[in-house]
Amino acid sequence: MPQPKHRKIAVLGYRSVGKSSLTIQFVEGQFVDSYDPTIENTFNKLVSVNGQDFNLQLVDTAGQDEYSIFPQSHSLDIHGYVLVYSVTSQKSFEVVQILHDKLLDMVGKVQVPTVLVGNKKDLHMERMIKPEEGKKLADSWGAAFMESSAKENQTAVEVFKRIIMEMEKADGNTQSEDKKCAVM
Ligand SMILES: Nc1nc2c(ncn2[C@@H]2O[C@H](COP(=O)(O)OP(=O)(O)OP(=O)(O)O)[C@@H](O)[C@H]2O)c(=O)[nH]1
Repeated sequence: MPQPKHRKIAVLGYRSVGKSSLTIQFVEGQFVDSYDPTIENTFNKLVSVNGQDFNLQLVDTAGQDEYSIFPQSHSLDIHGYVLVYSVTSQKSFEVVQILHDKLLDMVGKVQVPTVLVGNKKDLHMERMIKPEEGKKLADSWGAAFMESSAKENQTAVEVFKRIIMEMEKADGNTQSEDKKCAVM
């Protein structure tokens, strides 16, 4: 059995887009309805993907806006990024693009393992951003894209499964399409 791989993932995005809710849904399997702005929280979870164990350290960051100074700690020893906007908020979609630019500047690379997530997809009546817009943005970054709802455990799990796959890809460990990824 291979040794677990330690991977540190930062969850970034505008305020109130559901960064904590997605992280808690993944780690604890529950949806938190109340809104408690995050300063910064770290969660640990051991997951197994295709027979490889991953010791994940998830950094749930404080919501940022276009004026926030991008903390240097968000670029140090981070292996992958989950960039979250809310499909109900145009502002959060604009901010996620600014955050991505700041992130690349800070890490000094043209590409880092990233999943762009359009959260709150369950709020159909309030939707402002179409899935195609998110997909187009993620494609322009060379990142993965998906929509999620922190109310559904399955989509929260999928978010973190996708970032593991992006990190593995960056490490040269590509997965053939026919071999489906399973998170235990
Ligand atoms: N309907 C719905 N509500 C959500 C979803 N995700 C989060 N929420 C709600 O949105 C609010 C903000 O969620 P948080 O997870 O605290 O957002 P955050 O991005 O961590 O916020 P900051 O810590 O301020 O950056 C809470 O009331 C959540 O219950 C979702 O997928 N669907």
